[in-house]
Amino acid sequence: MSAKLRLVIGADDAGFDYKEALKADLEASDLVESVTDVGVDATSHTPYPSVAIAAAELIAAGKADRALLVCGTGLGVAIAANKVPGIRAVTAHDSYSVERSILSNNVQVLTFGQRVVGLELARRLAKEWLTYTFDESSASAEKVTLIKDYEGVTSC
Ligand SMILES: O=C(CO)[C@H](O)COP(=O)(O)O
Repeated sequence: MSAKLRLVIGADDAGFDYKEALKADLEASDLVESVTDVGVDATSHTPYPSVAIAAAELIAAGKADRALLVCGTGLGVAIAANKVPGIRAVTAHDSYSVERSILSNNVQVLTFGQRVVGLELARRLAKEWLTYTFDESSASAEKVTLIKDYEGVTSC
């Protein structure tokens, strides 16, 4: 079995409610070692790019394995996280895409849109996401390497 995951969770105001619900689920999972919350909290109003970049930087620094980020659509946090060198982030609201985001793309960051996907589906997708592990010997690995090579970052 793979090592337990060190997770980061974050959201802007528009994703706060889902973040809280997903955080509770993740903290209760046997597959999770830790969950670091980079905000927002109930009183802060940090814009989505700042939250996403803080989360992605923890992964790029090797302090966490994956992040789950929520904003209104999931799109802004994905765009911002992708600006951190070495980070691959996608928005996915269906089971197959969540699976392939790990098995094909080896993303470290999954994002949801609180205004787009129902809470129970988001909770189910997050639970499924934890179960997947990228296979470095798979045919997908050399494709991900092409992305890394273009970026010139090998550590993530
Ligand atoms: O969904 C968002 C960004 O993709 C964010 O929660 C809201 O952004 P806004 O429409 O610019 O307020």
